[in-house]
Amino acid sequence: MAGGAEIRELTVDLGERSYPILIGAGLLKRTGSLFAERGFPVKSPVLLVADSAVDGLYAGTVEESLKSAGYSVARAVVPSGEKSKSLAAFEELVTAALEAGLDRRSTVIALGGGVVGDLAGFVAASYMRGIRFVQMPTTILAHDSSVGGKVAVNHRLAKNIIGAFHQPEIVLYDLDTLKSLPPRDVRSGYAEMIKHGLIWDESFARWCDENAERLLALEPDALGRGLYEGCRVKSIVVSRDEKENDLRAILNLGHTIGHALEAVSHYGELLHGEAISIGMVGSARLAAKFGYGDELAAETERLLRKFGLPVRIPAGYDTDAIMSAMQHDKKFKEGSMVFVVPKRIGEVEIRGDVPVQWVRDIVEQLKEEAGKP
Ligand SMILES: O=C(O)C(=O)C[C@@H](O)[C@H](O)[C@H](O)COP(=O)(O)O
Repeated sequence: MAGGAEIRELTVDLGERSYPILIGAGLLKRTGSLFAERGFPVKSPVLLVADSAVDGLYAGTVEESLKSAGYSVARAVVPSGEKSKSLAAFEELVTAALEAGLDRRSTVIALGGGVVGDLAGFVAASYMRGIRFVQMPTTILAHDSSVGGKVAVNHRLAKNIIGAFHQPEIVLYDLDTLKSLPPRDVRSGYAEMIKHGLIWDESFARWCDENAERLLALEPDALGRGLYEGCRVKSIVVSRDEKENDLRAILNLGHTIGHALEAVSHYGELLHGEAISIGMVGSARLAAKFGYGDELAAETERLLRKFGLPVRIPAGYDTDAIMSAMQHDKKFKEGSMVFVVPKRIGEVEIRGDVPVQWVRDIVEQLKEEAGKP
């Protein structure tokens, strides 16, 4: 189970906005002293936003630690699930911030998975035109979303369409919080970890493959190393292209189809990592059409299956609706679909010349093959 004394540390290198990522057990208890060390003003209230799944488990520890360091803390709870990434939830949190008297030197903390991180981060980015923000991820999936400063809420028609870039001051990844993750969320989280290997680091992808059982069992050393390596890839990419002018788009492997599946299912049925897993299979099949061979698609699929991730589009998804959702995505530019296409394990390219018919054919295939062995 998660635990162990080692604290792994990385830096997201963004000049004067650089920040550390700390990964290890027991970090929540250190929140107050870490805030004080970094000079977070004691007189400005902190808003601690927690996912309802973890509020009762961990928010008390964070609050206590902050209070013993002299901070005043207001708490807000957000229902678990992607549906909370909404303008309505955003407004409720702004109300909570106003009622708690947050000022321009205050901090918003996101305690939970990607949903809380994106939502609370967007509140921090907008409240009084931007205040401090701290990420405390409690899921494996959030090793991706907690790093890099993309914060957003969803629109009915498209995911993450109302948002900003707002970097956290620090990412505190307490491995003890992963003990409470349901198995389906554990599996879903590994989709983003595998993605980091597939886009950037072949040896990390192979390591994930070889250590699948240890990772799925949340064996502490494997988990700590996997999260560290995933965050490392993310940090390198974000440090080189913070605002997604070019390179950062590679982090979107699997997200063109994945976001469309999430939008079509009204952000309810598929977990984010599950949708991205299916999307990565779709991208690997596109790679075959671009001449990179069928092997890559088979290899990608085998690896995702090994982690118990879905690789087909479930029954009931309408192809026209999926295709239409893709056209509302940020990756649809100047009338063309933009896809991250793998060239080999560990290397991808960004292609703006993907024929719509190829994508439609792959979506159809992934639907037809559902239920087949
Ligand atoms: O950080 C990024 O950049 C990513 O693309 C990481 C993605 O895994 C993540 O889901 C991101 O929020 C999607 O970004 P979007 O710009 O396509 O909404």
